[in-house]
Amino acid sequence: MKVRVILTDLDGTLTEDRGSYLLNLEAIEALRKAEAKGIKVALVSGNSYPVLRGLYNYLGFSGGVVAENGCLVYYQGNIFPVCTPLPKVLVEEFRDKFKLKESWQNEYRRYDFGFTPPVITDDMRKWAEEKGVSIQSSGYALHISGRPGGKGAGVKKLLNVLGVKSEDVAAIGDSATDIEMLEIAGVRVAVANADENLKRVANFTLKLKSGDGVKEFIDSLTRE
Ligand SMILES: O=C(O)COP(=O)(O)O
Ligand SMILES: [Mg+2]
Repeated sequence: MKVRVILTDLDGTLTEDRGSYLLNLEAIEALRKAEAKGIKVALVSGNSYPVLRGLYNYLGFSGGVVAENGCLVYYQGNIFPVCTPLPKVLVEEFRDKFKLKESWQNEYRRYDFGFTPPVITDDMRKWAEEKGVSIQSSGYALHISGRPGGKGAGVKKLLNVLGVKSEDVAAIGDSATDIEMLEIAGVRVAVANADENLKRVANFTLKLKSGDGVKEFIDSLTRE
């Protein structure tokens, strides 16, 4: 099996540590090396499209972007919506009902919206069920979106657009919102400090945390 595409999460995976917003520059260097060897790198994250598209351009990756926690896919100039748009009134109702803080990125989103603190309560799940809304937490942020929601839906769309088989794809992440992405990929990688429930679906758990783990993985891949 030859890895042709690497799907990487951002927060907690390409950063110095979970909870950090500092990019691990050795991880970026390693991903650049993978791209130079013809392996396409895609960003798959709960962050908004403008944030991810900017990063994607400046990092020089070519595998595409899955933004808004799976609800928006970008590849070679084309944007593919994956989820039902959420009406602003519903976003505001959720925010006010559960007294949450909106992510600053919400004004740049259409399908999936971020809030803190990143804790899902039973009442929130009940509300989401009643409203037909998807709800997930990455540990960085709480996400509500139109259906289907989740990185799995976006990753399936991206792989279809790329025309690659899932067995030729590696996915690497740190949190529960990455489970769906790993379940699709042939090579399923968790960084050392990942959520336990992500490690359970991974077929490799790295020795090193977050971005250091990404470098460890890429080195193993490009050494072969
Ligand atoms: O936006 C978030 O919840 C965290 O983003 P991530 O998917 O890059 O970890
Ligand atoms: Mg993450």
